[in-house]
Amino acid sequence: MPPLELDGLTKYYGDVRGVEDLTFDVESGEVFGFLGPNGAGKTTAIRTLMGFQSPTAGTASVLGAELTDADALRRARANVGYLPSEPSFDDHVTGRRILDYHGALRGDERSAELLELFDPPLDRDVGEYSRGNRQMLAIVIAFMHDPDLLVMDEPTTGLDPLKQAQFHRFVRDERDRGTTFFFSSHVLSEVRKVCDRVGIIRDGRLAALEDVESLLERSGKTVRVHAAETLAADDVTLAAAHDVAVTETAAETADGAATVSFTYTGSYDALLEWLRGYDLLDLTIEEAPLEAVFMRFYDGGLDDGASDGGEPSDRGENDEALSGEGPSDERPVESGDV
Ligand SMILES: Nc1ncnc2c1ncn2[C@@H]1O[C@H](COP(=O)(O)OP(=O)(O)OP(=O)(O)O)[C@@H](O)[C@H]1O
Repeated sequence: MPPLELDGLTKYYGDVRGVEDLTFDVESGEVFGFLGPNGAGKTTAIRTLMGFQSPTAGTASVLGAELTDADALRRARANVGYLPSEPSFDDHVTGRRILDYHGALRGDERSAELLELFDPPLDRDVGEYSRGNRQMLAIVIAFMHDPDLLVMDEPTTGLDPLKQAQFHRFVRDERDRGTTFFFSSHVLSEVRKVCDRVGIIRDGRLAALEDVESLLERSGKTVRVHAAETLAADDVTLAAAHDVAVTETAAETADGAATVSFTYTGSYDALLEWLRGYDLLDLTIEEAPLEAVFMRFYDGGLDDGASDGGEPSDRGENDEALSGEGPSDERPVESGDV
């Protein structure tokens, strides 16, 4: 049985859609990245899966426990590591006491090893911690009982680049030990480095579910064409050309020729045939950044039918606090809280 199974999972906050009809599995031993623009529903899905709020419709199971079965879910959660998006602790106690507390609650099999990689100043009050130190403490807490499943909401928030790299290495090593990961992220380089599969969520609905490898294939090539003829965006008649733009107008270049750029996901033959119609002065074809394909998903350009095609949400920065406070069916205690 897959460690995470979502079956039509839906959560509304009154009239506000959090997530709608999410159906997918996270397989054992995979690193699954859950991606989407601000306000898409990532935190809502994670908090619902953790049992902090009840679904409005649909269901899910976590390590075999149905969300509706509170006792089974509590037992299953003993084997889940959870990293909230904004780890909150009692500011007046030391990191060490917080670790001791969690160790007593769920066991401590690995904190010594983890603290060699992620090393918050344990003898200081957490209230004095930097954002990165809070995050490191939360990471140690999430992993210290050696769970089989990790559910993490933007786990590298606040970490410096070295610690981020260390975290990515750690996740890969853990995956090789058979641990399953489900985590939300905005960081595309992170996805490329550690994820096996991604789910992309937009306006609360699943817009895509893909192997990272095939996603990278689909991200295509960036093509830049600098031709003697005056090239306009409309001249790029290739069906598999996306995001066509004149990146240099004729007036901007020394040779008086424009440059047109686009992302290309079609065959080389079709591209070469189109290019043959032009007197090329320069041509570059390179790997498209992963960002390009994500932007197309996010904007709805690669809609595969799963999405309603709405606009990306304009949710603001303060909303994280909103999801932390939650509506009346919220259960107040998260594993990051003491
Ligand atoms: N506690 C809440 N009460 C009311 N509406 C909420 C609550 N939490 C989230 N929402 C709304 O649900 C939708 C999804 O929000 P959610 O926090 O799940 O998105 P997200 O993908 O995690 O965003 P971000 O990337 O900005 O963290 C948004 O419209 C948001 O305003």
